[in-house]
Amino acid sequence: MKNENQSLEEEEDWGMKTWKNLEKVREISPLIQCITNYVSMDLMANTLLASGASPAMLHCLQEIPDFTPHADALCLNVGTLSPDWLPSMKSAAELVNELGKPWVFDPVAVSASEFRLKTCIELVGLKPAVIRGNASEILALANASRDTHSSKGADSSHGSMDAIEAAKSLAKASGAVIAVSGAVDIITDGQRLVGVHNGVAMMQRITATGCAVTALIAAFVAVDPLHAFEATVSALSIFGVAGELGMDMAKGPASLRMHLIDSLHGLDQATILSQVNISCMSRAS
Ligand SMILES: Nc1ncnc2c1ncn2[C@@H]1O[C@H](COP(=O)(O)OP(=O)(O)O)[C@@H](O)[C@H]1O
Ligand SMILES: Cc1ncsc1CCOP(=O)(O)O
Ligand SMILES: [Mg+2]
Repeated sequence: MKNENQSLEEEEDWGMKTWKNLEKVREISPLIQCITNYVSMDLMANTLLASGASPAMLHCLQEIPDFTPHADALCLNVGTLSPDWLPSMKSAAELVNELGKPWVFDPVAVSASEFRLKTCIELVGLKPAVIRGNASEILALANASRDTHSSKGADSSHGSMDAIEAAKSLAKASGAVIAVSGAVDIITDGQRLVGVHNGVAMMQRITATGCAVTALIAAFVAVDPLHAFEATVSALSIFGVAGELGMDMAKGPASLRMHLIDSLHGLDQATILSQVNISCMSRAS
């Protein structure tokens, strides 16, 4: 049982850890290869740039042997999946695995079809370092063939707290860090369980914010691949803080999108230390 001072210390640690991780992204500017859906390409690339990382939206199978070895991490996203892109996704994931670099997976709308579910299960088998989805996606992926009540679309019909047990079991089965986004983002490696309380509800009204934060996770994991759990927590918190700052200036989803990117670009240490809101949750076992 922790006393109040210990949990305060822990939260201060997360603030500093998050700032240091952002500084590292800005300093190293990791190259992130994204094989992602058409809807998300613009927001994802701009989110990476605003954080200090370098995006490359590159999905041609013939280019992977030349290009992928230069990437510091890979982000795979099945949002507008088609069979043509699948060999590129698999080949890039296999290559980064061989090279000992991390890759991050976003199982957008995993329950939309049998083909998508089968594809996502195959991609999870290629050992992503992190899987980030909303609660409905993580529940469906964890329950895979058992689940008959999954939502079909890209938006969640569950809260992130509903997916805690599913996230823990998926983390243990896959070996990946699992991040469930929502009002509270839940991050687990099967043992540790952390909640990120940053962000604003309006972020759900902008398409591809989930995709964008998955790519941001890839950038943070790229600069600290041995601490994928901490990197994932930091990226989600940073994106949430940018959303909170952006919301102070926004009139609705369209202007929030712009102000979120501006805020991400301008984040400084004092703001991060005062706004990062991360808690260790007691339910890990
Ligand atoms: N109710 C909420 N309150 C605060 N932040 C939220 C809320 N819902 C989602 N977010 C944030 O919006 C971003 C996208 O998450 P989400 O909407 O769950 O993903 P997806 O677009 O894949 O469904 C995340 O950074 C998440 O923390
Ligand atoms: C609407 C939509 N349709 C196919 S991909 C996509 C974007 C999904 O983005 P996110 O998962 O971040 O909401
Ligand atoms: Mg999504």
